[in-house]
Amino acid sequence: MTPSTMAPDTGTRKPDTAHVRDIDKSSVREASSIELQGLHKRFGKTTIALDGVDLTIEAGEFFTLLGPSGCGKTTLLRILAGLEEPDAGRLKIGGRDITDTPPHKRSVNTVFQSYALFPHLSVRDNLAFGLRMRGMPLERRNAKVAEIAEFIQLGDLVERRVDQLSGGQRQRIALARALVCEPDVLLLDEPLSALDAGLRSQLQVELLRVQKRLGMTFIFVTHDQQEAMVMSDRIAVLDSGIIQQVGPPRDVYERPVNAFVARFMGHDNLYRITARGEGGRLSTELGELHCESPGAGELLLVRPETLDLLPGEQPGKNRLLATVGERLYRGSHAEYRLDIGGTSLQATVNNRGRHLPEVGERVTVAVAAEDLVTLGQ
Ligand SMILES: Nc1ncnc2c1ncn2[C@@H]1O[C@H](COP(=O)(O)OP(=O)(O)OP(=O)(O)O)[C@@H](O)[C@H]1O
Repeated sequence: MTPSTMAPDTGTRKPDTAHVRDIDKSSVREASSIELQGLHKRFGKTTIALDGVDLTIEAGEFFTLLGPSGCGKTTLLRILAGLEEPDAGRLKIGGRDITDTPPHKRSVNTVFQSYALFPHLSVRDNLAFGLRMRGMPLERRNAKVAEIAEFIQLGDLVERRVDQLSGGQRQRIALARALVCEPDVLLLDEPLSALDAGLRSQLQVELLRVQKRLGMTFIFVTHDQQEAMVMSDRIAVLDSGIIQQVGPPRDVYERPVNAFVARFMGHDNLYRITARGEGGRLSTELGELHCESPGAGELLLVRPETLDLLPGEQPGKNRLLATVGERLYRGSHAEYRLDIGGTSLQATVNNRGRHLPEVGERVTVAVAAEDLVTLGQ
């Protein structure tokens, strides 16, 4: 990161979502790709934290490791940082094998959920700490600190002690402290999970802005699928130390490869396929439906937002007769639980000011063949 890459933002203090994805080409640095090959890690005799992870992360990507508690996300980050040794496998950053490189010689820095700042020191001293350890002269150190504090929009707080800052401000300082040493790769371990919802979404936007400006490779860990979808260029979904799926957010959400990924992305409308016929005809627990491109999987995913609810009984192809069991009115949309011959189906209907069916009402559910997805167990 050269000084010009950290030019202060001249915009408003509040992050502007419209510009998040804009990359100022002049500020993009030479980013580093990451290659993980056959990573295994076991703790004790029985706990398998990583079970053969192969992954390539492109230079300059915002890449997210997503999965439930205990699936191996932090272990993977710690191996990248050099804080944990893999039992088997290799890792490369920028094409260079760093499997045996000690942590302090890796161009990698980490931002933790817990901030890991010195509470009794000023923001300036916290930001300067890493630079001082590297023997950077005072004058250069001060210039760099001023520059990064400005970049992260906390220039007016440099003299404050960290214990006099809010949670959001502390997390921004933690991010600035990780960036000031100009790592090739930044690892972020649930950095926003201690913040309240409003601050969290503000910092999500801010983090993205910083990452796109610097063009740095970010590896972000979260168990929150909404956060992963907002932030990431690509997501890897992990379960029990195994990568289940890697892809852009839309692929992972709209085309999950198996029931684990589907459920983790928030899908409950999964139905067993009991028989298959010509032209994508599927017999399912819900009834007979046609799928445009049915794969070999045993389950059918019906996304709630792809469903239309028509009044009364209007039978036809890819239509199911249902009774409204529950309705949750959420202003912009309503969430429905429908009953189809004893099987439950969830539907989300945008509120366009039209009639929203009531509990007990008979409706027809219509779904397009191209919106239906088959997947494995
Ligand atoms: N130092 C350790 N000693 C023993 N077991 C460990 C150690 N570190 C992690 N584990 C175990 O390895 C598995 C993976 O843990 P890891 O912390 O990587 O998961 P995670 O996905 O980051 O979870 P969380 O979201 O809860 O932080 C878990 O079963 C955990 O208990």
